[in-house]
Amino acid sequence: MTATHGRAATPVELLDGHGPGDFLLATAERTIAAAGARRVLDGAEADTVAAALRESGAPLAVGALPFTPSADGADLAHLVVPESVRTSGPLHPALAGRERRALPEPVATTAVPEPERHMRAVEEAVRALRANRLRKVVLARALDLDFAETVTGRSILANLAADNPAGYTFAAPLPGGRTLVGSTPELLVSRSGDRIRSHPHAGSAPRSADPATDAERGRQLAASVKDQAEHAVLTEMIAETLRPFCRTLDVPATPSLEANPAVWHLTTTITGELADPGITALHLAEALHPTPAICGTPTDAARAAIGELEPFDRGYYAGAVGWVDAAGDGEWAIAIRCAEIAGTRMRLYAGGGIMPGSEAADELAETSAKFRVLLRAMGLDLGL
Ligand SMILES: C=C(O[C@@H]1C=C(C(=O)O)C=C[C@H]1O)C(=O)O
Repeated sequence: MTATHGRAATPVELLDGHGPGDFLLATAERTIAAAGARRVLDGAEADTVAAALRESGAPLAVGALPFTPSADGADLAHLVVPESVRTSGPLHPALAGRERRALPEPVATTAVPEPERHMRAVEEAVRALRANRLRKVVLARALDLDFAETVTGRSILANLAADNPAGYTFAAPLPGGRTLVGSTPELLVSRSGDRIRSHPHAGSAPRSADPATDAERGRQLAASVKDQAEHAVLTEMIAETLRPFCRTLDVPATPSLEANPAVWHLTTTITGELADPGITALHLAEALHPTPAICGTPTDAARAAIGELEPFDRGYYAGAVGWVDAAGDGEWAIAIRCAEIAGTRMRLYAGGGIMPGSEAADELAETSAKFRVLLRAMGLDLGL
């Protein structure tokens, strides 16, 4: 990042200063807090954002990209050149030893769709995959929590950052006064000078409180042919998309096993050297999104299947959250393990990649584990 405004602040001060409508991204490396809007660039693409930063002399733009820009214009790329930006060190270590924040209990909880119906959708997707209409599709479900009072992001952010040391913990304002809040392990892409990085995830298994069961699940995931194939679809697409932008690109041949607090994952770290300094982090994010991690392959067929099989619009879930600065550096994380807050309602989302060998009950359990990232931060154990 080229510049910051304002006096130095501690990460906890940035968190405590977070209010409705503000942006916050806390990573293992730094905390970025942005407030106000010098310019709102709704629907803008990377070129427009780069031009706006050049013209305004502002250090950076922040925001959220939707899963699919909606035809009615409600869910467009929501990018803002903020009035103030403050950065600090990582938030997670600064929260060590602090009490967890208390959150209100929901007055109602509704699964959208019912778990049974999600399993039927998985089975239908498996039939389409076996008929070779698709190679992979990611199906999600939602959980609506209704509260007696307005929900605010700050306490949820604090607990998410405390729970997920390696996560990208975020609150991103959305059009209409909504907020997307979550902690994702998945980096779509980052750029720092001519260095680029992507850290895709595909292939998951729920963690277990029992250490032996937990270790066994990790071992099984690492050895699973289905999950290796699911992961390969993803890394192939990312490598193919990034290669034309790069002088060099390093794609490890086999994925690594990553232990996140709620879920085991297969992950790969792809790194490269950018050939053209005019390509910003946001250009790269636009080129990559939507990856097979959250959509499927082929992209259009997977997107169409998602539209048919999921009974809700994803909005900004499975989109991306991040920043781009005037030099073109930035980082965009995939907006998963997240919830949209709108007044007294929170909608949590969780999805999983479906392959020809997928079992509906396992896929349901995987989404339940993914919901736990948010539920734990809310202090809720819904026995999912
Ligand atoms: C779609 C989600 O997660 C994605 C799907 C994964 C999988 O199917 O194994 C793994 C990580 C994410 O890329 C989600 O958490 O909602």
